[in-house]
Amino acid sequence: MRLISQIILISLFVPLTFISICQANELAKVPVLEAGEAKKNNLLHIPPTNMLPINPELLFLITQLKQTSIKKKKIEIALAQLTLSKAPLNAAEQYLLLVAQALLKENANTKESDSRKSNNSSNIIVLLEQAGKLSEQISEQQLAQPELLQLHLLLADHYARQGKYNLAYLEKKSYLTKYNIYRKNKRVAMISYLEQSFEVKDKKANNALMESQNKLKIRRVAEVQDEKAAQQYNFTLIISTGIVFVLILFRQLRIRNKLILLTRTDDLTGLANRNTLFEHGEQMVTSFKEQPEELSILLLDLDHFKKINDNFGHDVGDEILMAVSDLVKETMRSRDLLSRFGGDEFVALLPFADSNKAKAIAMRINEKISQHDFSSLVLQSRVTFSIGVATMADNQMSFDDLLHNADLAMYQAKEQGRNTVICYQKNSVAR
Ligand SMILES: Nc1nc2c(ncn2[C@@H]2O[C@H](COP(=O)(O)OP(=O)(O)OP(=O)(O)O)[C@@H](O)[C@H]2O)c(=O)[nH]1
Repeated sequence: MRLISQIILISLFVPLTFISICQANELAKVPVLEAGEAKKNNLLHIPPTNMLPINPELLFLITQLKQTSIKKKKIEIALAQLTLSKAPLNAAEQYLLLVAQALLKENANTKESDSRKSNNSSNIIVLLEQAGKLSEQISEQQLAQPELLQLHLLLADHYARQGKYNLAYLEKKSYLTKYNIYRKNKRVAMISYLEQSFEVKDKKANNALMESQNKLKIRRVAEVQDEKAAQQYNFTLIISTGIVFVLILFRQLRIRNKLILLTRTDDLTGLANRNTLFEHGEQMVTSFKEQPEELSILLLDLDHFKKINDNFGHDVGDEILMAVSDLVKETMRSRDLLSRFGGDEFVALLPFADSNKAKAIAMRINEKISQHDFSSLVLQSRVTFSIGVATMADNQMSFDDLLHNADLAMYQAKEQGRNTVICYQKNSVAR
């Protein structure tokens, strides 16, 4: 019966051993993987809160013990130093220290004789069982770590060597259970790490995107501002060009109007000049021919003006010319046109005025001039006009004819002693 149960245990133990060898090989790779990962990102190495801290030197010794060629003496001294160190060791460290001592003995086992090997194996089991008792103080998660997990493999191996297959089976089983926990934890940690690294990458990509969008926005704002500034500059340029253009236009118009005025007026008196007189006179004569209305003209010539010039100077003569032109203009009606014909001669166009009306206007002019006090200019000297009046008689007359008639009448006024008004009449000139 006992033999059968032993066969069953062996048959269970062998596949378990195979599995655990495969997994042990995998576990051997784990620290390498972790170290590589750790360089990239320390996310996996953040110790969970339920894990006890382990002296790195102790961990280093454990890895050294796994290698085939070890410096046993050196490791023994290091382990003794750790045992005697002032800093109290926690349960996990004590656990690993016992495992390390067991591994040290295991390592020495290869060179020993069979009887000593058996004795050594018992010592290893004692050390490992002592370590196993500390398991209660260590979290399940930490116990599933490869460094601590190897206790079960080692123990199972030594139980098997001593023929304690049921115990070896149980150790292998608990190794597998914990190893699965370790794998599961590692998978979860890896998933979490991948998720976090993906999130970090995602966030970095988002940040880069936002940064480039911000840069783009800043560039666009700068472009819009530049555009606005350019628009304002163009607007100001257009406005100032417009203002300058309008000012130049106004200036040109003023110059043009002045030139027109100069060509149409007399410089000294500001009255219409000879050209304007002829222009208007011919127009009035044409209108008369189309629709006969009364039209008369006056030709006014200052009497003895040469004397005034000679006696008082040309400047005084000019003053007299300006004064008399103002006085005559005041006597004119709004529709009449007074012009300076030349020298001391003036011509007044009197539309809607027959010879009587024209004569009355001429008399009024003479009266006004004679009443005016020129003493401030020409001491006691009299200023008078000889005025010839001519009226449109028929459609055959031209403006020149009318002017000529007025001239004849004016000469007659001169002949009759000056300061008088003579109306032109065909064949004879009437006073
Ligand atoms: N001060 C001044 N004198 C002028 C101007 N134009 C012409 N005269 C002068 O006016 C005078 C005109 O003289 P006349 O009309 O020939 O003769 P008058 O002395 O007026 O004598 P009567 O016409 O015969 O009464 C001349 O001496 C001209 O030199 C002018 O613009 N200013």
